[in-house]
Amino acid sequence: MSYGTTFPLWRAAAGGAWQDYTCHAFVEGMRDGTLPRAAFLRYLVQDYLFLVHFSRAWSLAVTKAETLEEMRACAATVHALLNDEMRLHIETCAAAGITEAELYAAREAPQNLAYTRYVMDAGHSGDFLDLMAALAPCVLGYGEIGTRLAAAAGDTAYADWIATYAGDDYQDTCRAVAGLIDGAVAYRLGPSPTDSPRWPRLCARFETATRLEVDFWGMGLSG
Ligand SMILES: Cc1ncc(CO)c(N)n1
Repeated sequence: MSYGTTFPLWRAAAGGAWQDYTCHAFVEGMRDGTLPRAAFLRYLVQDYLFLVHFSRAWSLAVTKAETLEEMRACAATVHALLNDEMRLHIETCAAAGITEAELYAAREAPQNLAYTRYVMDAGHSGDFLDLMAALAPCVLGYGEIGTRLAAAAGDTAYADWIATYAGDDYQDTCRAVAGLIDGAVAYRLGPSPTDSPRWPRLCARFETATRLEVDFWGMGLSG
């Protein structure tokens, strides 16, 4: 799974943190079906709240964009998060007796607060690229995990989750976001972005967001 040209460079720069994120025990538990249901539901309730704030961060990207094409791509991502991806959370929780009002009113876990507000702050304190570097691990990491699990899943109760992230809608979003990031990098940093003085800081933002993803899975496992 490559998703453009910038993402593979950021992923490589994140080193072992990327593996810790995408092959986390929580992920492996969804793959082979051994993840306890209580851990999954705890994660899913928090992830609903995550998506609320993640949608706000992508909305901030609309305001930070510098071209109409960027605005359209970010607005489309907001739409996909609020109207496609969240359906998984609402329907799965409804089947477990948790209403959407209860989801919205749930208390945010510290790991959730840390991650979503870190991403928002990347956008508030930086420019469009700072925000993209903080958003990329979430979108593209789940794209990678979904694709791998769809090919390697055992007998698991988490097939709906896997199908959501391996499915065409989500994978289309991943490809669009990868293209958005590649275009944004070229537009702002020119033809050799890795030589830009900004490059190491963008890589660091990506790695920090990746580590916050690891903590998010950990929150699901241990409460
Ligand atoms: C924590 C987290 N990261 C990434 C995604 C993908 O959007 C998600 N739903 N939740």
